[in-house]
Amino acid sequence: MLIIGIAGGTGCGKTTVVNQILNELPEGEVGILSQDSYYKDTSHLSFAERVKINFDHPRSIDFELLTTHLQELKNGKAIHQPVYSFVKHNRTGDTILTHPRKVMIVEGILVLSNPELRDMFDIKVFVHADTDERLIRRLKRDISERGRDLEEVLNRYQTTLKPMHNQFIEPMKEFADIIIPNNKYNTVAIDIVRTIITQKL
Ligand SMILES: Nc1ncnc2c1ncn2[C@@H]1O[C@H](COP(=O)(O)OP(=O)(O)O)[C@@H](O)[C@H]1O
Ligand SMILES: Nc1ccn([C@@H]2O[C@H](COP(=O)(O)O)[C@@H](O)[C@H]2O)c(=O)n1
Repeated sequence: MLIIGIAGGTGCGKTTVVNQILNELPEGEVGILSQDSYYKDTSHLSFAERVKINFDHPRSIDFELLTTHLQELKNGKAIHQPVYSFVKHNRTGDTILTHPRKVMIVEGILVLSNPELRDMFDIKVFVHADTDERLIRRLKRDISERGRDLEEVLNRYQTTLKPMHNQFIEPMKEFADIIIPNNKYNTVAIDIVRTIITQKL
């Protein structure tokens, strides 16, 4: 199994890059684990308490479950990937049955920040987009898709997202094998990653 880790700040385009990589590849050959699925279960908290969580700090992620799941996939076993709701700030209780594939992609803002997880990656990718570009994308996406308003996004950006990005995400570029510049759609970089994957299939 070839395991590719794809990191980068919120709004840099990780999900978009993954979807572009998957386009034109045979269906069912590449599996995805999303770090967002592994936000810790917060069922014991009220909604008002959940809103206050720092979702950009590594402690908000259940890395133990994520690495266990990746190891199980490596061992040829299927796993039940949790489904996360950005509207409820919690897992939904549903899971997606995820089968082991020849190539597994693990994507998320902090996937290069956890040493155990990082060591499992054969190829480490960092997607870069400028800070202002990411904030604009995040604003548009969170308002249209994640049930947020301008005030919520900007407040979270100033209080937690920006400092956590500088502390835990940006320095992870150091570990990357490939850095994809993604201020604009980057078809050349996507083709390169797709070629690496195709060689493995
Ligand atoms: N290269 C790009 N140029 C313009 N918009 C982009 C680009 N890549 C992604 N987007 C848009 O930015 C938003 C955030 O992208 P997404 O892939 O969800 O980022 P991430 O998964 O890194 O948070 C989405 O609305 C997406 O359509
Ligand atoms: N309940 C939550 C959980 C996470 N976030 C934000 O999501 C960002 C990571 O997801 P991307 O798809 O943008 O990579 C992260 O910056 C968290 O702030 C949230 O807003 N609410």
